[in-house]
Amino acid sequence: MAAPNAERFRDAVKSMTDTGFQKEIVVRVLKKLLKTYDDNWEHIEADNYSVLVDLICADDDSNPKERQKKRAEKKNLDSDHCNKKLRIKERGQKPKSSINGSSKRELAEVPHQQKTEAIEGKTIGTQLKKQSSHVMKEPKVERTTIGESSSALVLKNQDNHTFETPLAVMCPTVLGHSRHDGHEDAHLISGVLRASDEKLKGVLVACEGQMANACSSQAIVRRKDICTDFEVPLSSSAQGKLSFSFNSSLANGFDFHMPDIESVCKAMEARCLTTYKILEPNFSFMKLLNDTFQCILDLGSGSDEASAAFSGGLQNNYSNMQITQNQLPMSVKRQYHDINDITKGEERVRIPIVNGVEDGVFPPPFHYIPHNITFQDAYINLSLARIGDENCCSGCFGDCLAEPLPCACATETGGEFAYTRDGLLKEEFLDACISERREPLKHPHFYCTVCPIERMKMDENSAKPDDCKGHPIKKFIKECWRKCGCARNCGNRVVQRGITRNLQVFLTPGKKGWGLRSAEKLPRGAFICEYVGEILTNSELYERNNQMTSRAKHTYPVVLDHDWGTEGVLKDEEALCLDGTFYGNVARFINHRCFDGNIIDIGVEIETPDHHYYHVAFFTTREVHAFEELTWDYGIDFDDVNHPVKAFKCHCGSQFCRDTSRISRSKNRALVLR
Ligand SMILES: C[S@@+](CC[C@H](N)C(=O)[O-])C[C@H]1O[C@@H](n2cnc3c(N)ncnc32)[C@H](O)[C@@H]1O
Repeated sequence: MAAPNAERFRDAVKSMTDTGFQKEIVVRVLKKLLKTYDDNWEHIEADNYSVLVDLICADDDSNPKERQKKRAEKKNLDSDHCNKKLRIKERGQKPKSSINGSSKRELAEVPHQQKTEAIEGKTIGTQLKKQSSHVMKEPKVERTTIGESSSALVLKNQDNHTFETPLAVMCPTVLGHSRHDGHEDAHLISGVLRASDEKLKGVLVACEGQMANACSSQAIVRRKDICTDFEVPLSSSAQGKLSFSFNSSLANGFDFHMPDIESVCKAMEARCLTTYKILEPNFSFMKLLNDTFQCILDLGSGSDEASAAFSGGLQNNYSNMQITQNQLPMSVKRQYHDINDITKGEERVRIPIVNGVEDGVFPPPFHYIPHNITFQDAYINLSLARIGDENCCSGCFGDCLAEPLPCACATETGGEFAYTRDGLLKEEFLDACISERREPLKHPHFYCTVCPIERMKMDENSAKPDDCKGHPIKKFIKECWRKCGCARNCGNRVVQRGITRNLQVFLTPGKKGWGLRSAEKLPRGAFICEYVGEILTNSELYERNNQMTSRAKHTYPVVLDHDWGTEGVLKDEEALCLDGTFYGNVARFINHRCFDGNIIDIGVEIETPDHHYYHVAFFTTREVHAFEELTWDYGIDFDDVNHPVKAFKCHCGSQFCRDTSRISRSKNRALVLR
């Protein structure tokens, strides 16, 4: 039998006031509730008075505007009230009387957000009671100057008026030191956020650490009144820690206890899942902290890591290529990649990162993509209608290479397929391709009317671009594709099947940064991988290079120029290239070797019968030992003073190295080579 109403009223009020709610508010809200529910105590007592708690949380006299505002704030803030609600839930108080779950749900108008917070908050319970209000709004980052000439980042909340407590995110060694080391890039990262709770006046967040090769120095600011209560060691690779400090001098004697980090992580992961809808199954709050920390370091130090973290690339050789220079691989310390498989499952084989990672050194971050993807404006006509009978073998079946006579798909390669039945390039075909690269003068060239490469090299003082330097006419491989009748495993489909070799990304012992190698012995003519990246137009490439700061890396995308000779005057919006800087595959790790690299690039026609767009594939030029580095000739002319860009000091080690007398060049332009 249920208790009398007066007793139930007393119990409800006691329960709420025990939690910290003010008695008069509780009484007022409870009376309203009883009226609304027609004295139905079961609904009120259900779920530890959750309806009552919610209404108290939402209550702000009877001003609907104010209430609305408060509700909006609650979306972003854990208010003190709501934390009290958590405490009630955590105490596990049982309602005085049971109630049917469904009717309870129908009647209890608990705002969704509050329900969410209740669930998330369980782990934190009373410990986090007032502290969590700072983390909810996305801060706006602005540069400013704080104190002794420290360049600073200020994390500004867009809605400052809703907070009261100063929250400072500051660098390192900040605490307890009195000066910075005088470097201009010393940084203090400070933010002012305000908590909803009047009493809580001193939660500070500080981040501490350093990157091994980062050029940043660290801000050192005297904050005598801060005591560090709580440190979160970040991963060893980040070599840093976040310190959450409570400033007792500002806290008005309020009793604040730092929760343990596991609880915070669990609660934040739950919050990210429910509130922010971060659905990544392996989401880790600790990783988020690490990433945040890394960004702060990168941005705060003004180091190249931040601006060029998404840099990488190569250089081209002979005529049609260039690539992305990458000077930061050694210094990036954050673990962005899966060291067991840099492709993150995108390829048929796993490609591990070896050497270096054990010392906390990782390749620069980039998005791994197994196939080229258009950045924005590049137009590629992939229509089936364009593939005529002469460009496909619709009558074939099974393996075209097993047929007694070559089909239409062999026409491009002079009536002979480029591949052997073993999936290697035929000797004669490979020899001819190597000769095109190494002895270009022996081969015919075509000359653009107006060369997109020369246009790109123009500076503001040039009236018109230089004459085209000529593009050697190159052999193509043509593979069977969708309109062909053969099978997926047809021998004339090698590149499109993707990487099959046992490759590794490894830190080279010399000064070249990361490189690519094979963990197995490779025969001559073996397909290694495609050069995969974003498909850019010449205009986009130009734009991209201009946006790079002078300290950032240059990009050296592979120019798809094999067909420029047949296209009349090619506009910048039409000329295409591949850029693996931000989105790319393992080819972005292949280093340059003058002249005698053990792999070469060959254009491959797959989906498009014209050669305006095509694939760039790498094949071995000779037998390659297991664990020998894979290198190709980017085609850099290190002595060409007209090149607007200084490439890099070549450490290829080849006896044919062309980088013997270099002239310093330092303009921020794409290096386009032939
Ligand atoms: C496409 S990336 C190759 C991967 C790069 N090593 C990395 O760590 O990401 C091209 C950059 O590697 C470096 N590199 C490649 N070949 C080199 C060589 N022969 N000598 C010195 N540096 C080289 C240069 O910094 C160049 O800009």
